[in-house]
Amino acid sequence: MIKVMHIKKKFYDKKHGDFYAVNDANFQVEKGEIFGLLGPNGAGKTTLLRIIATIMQQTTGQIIVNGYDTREQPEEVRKSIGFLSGNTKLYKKLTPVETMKFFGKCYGIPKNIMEKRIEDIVVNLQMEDFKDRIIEKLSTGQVQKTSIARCMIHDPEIYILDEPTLGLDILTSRTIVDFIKNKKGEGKTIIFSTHYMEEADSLCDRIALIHKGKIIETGRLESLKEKTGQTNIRDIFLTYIDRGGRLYELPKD
Ligand SMILES: Nc1ncnc2c1ncn2[C@@H]1O[C@H](COP(=O)(O)OP(=O)(O)OP(=O)(O)O)[C@@H](O)[C@H]1O
Repeated sequence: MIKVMHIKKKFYDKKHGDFYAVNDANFQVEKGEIFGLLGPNGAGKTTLLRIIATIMQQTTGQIIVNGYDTREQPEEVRKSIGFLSGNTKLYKKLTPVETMKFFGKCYGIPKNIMEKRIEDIVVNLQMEDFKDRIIEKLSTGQVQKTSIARCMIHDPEIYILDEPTLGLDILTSRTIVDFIKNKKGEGKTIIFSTHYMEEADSLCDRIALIHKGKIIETGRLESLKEKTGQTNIRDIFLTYIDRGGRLYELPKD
């Protein structure tokens, strides 16, 4: 379970001065749930996911992941999560299998368990054709699958996936979408960000709409449809943004 409580993250840039990239985010993701964070470019999705994944610290507020406080017990949190970030760097001279072995060793996974796990991951993510090719020779989609494989190797309870299908073709996207569904089937918890509305529509149990750092609505898609009178997620989002233009101006402090 993930509990995000009143999270704010203040940044500074020359144009805007101090501003909140995340402004009082408040929500809970239940065990076994797929939770989508949906918003346009610059909404604050990556910042929020990085804070949940302990890569960055909040300015104020508290986050509990799998029972651990991200600020007080980051090591415990990291053991519980698999984090896929947009700028995950892999060692270019290693193959996908070597990459999994390397990270598996870092997590102290016994050899026999690791070998079986690697076999399963290769099948699940359809990596058979390129599993022994060095990463610098792989396509974007193959590298993305390797990044996902890397974050699965310790079989975490919780997956935090930042734009997992960004820039991928439909076949690779489908493999990744299927992977997310399978993980839910195993009782894992998934929070992911996307700006692909239709993807969120087909995958998520619940979504949070985020705009200018504010979570402007959280709920099941069905209830958001009822509230807005819209039938698809794109129109739901636009309805909230139109209202949000007036209601959710970004405070300076
Ligand atoms: N280290 C930083 N210093 C200053 N501003 C930052 C920093 N990191 C992000 N920002 C700004 O914070 C805001 C939120 O960025 P973030 O990357 O979280 O958005 P996003 O929703 O993930 O966008 P995208 O879909 O484009 O990846 C943006 O205005 C961004 O420019």
